[in-house]
Amino acid sequence: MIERARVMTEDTISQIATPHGAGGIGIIRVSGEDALGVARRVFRPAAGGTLGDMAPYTARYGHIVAADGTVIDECILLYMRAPHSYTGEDTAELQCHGGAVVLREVLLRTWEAGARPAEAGEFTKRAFLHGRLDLARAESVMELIAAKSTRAAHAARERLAGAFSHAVTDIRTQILGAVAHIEAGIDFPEDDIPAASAEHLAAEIDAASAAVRRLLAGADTGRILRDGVKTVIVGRPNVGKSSLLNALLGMERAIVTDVPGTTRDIIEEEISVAGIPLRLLDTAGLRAAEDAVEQIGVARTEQHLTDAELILAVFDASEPLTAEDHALLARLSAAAADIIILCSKEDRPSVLSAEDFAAVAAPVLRISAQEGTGLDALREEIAAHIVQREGDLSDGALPNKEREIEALRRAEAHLAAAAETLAADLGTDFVSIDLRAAYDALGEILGETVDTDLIDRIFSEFCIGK
Ligand SMILES: Nc1nc2c(c(=O)[nH]1)N(C=O)[C@@H](CNc1ccc(C(=O)N[C@@H](CCC(=O)O)C(=O)O)cc1)CN2
Repeated sequence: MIERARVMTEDTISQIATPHGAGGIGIIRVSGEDALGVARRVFRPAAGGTLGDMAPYTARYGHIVAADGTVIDECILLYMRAPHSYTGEDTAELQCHGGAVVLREVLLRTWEAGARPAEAGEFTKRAFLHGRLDLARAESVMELIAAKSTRAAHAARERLAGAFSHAVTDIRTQILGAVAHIEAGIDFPEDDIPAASAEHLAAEIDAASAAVRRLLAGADTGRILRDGVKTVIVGRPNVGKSSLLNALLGMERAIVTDVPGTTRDIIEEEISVAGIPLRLLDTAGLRAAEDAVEQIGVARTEQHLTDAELILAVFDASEPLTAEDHALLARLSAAAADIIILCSKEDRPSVLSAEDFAAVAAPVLRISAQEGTGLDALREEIAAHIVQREGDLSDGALPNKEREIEALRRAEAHLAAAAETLAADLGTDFVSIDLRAAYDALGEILGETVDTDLIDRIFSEFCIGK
């Protein structure tokens, strides 16, 4: 177990904090007891003199100089004094020109001057260890950085501000109240609490339990905001699936990730529709495949259809439905996901109508990826489906990680056990044990009761310089 806020930071770390590549300005962050010392060694104020006892949250203009005194770059130095900084430690920021080579040179200079390279996530890890951020809030820093849509960013921002952590803390406080209630009653004869107190206690446990369940109910939404709605584009070959993907990407491209594979494999992209992140998968055409590679592609498509949250089924409106189209419609009528049927190639004379799709309960939209028609209506329809399924997606008080969901489930189980033990009159000591277990499970979410290895693992997934 770690003891937060009691961690001594004997070493001073530094790293480039801005994105790598060319930028207007690049920042090197130096954090730790000797941050100002490192700054003194590498930075020469233009106004002359020394940095002396630089006042916190002030800046100086000057130059980064090599050990032999030659100038490496022009720089603005910003100084923050512990505990009033992001990490909670003394911090010096060297704001230099944002070139990859320049920043590397300045970074090496800080290492030469006594700092050591910061590991991935180490600044935020220090913020956590100094008690400035709990674990859920610290993780939301990376979620904010990685957010691919406005709503995802909003949710991450709320988590960073503590919306989720406060909800968890409130439940812990409630549970602690119930424990205090029992412990006050422990002096009662025969370890028994009066009926009125037992009733009150049962109500407290119930309330905590209901609050945990409310958080769990938001897990799906939390995950969607983090990972995106899994949306699968299906249809037989050449109906315009890829054109649709490209048209949607062209309009609202966020971050593009091509999952490598054969041409018959699945292409995955991330887009934002009405601020909601979508994981969009363009699948191999569904048909009776002849060769082995294509069969694998079709099998994967089947798998993705099974766990899709939204299916965009594409049909070529310029041709009558084929046997493959009918097979797909039959498959869709059994799908659990929301479905939107798209009649593509609307720029050509259309031979399909809504009656052709009567077997599937889904809206039918007409689009032309070529001409860009119908795409706005499609985005509105997608947004409407998601809002209907998930409600308001802007709440940051949602669990969004397996680790959090699992801890909430355990807390719920311990609270249920506490309620049962109480109802069965098995002795208040046992109720108290269950309540403490629920309290600790919730504490794991905040990083209060987790081991060092887990903490290290979580922060090592952060980016360098964060
Ligand atoms: N230059 C710079 N910009 C940045 C960061 C940074 O580290 N450096 N941040 C890094 O992610 C974010 C801001 N996060 C921060 C959080 C707390 C403090 C801080 O010094 N807090 C003190 C002082 C508060 C005050 O003066 O009112 C405190 O809370 O005690 C600084 C940055 C975004 N912008």
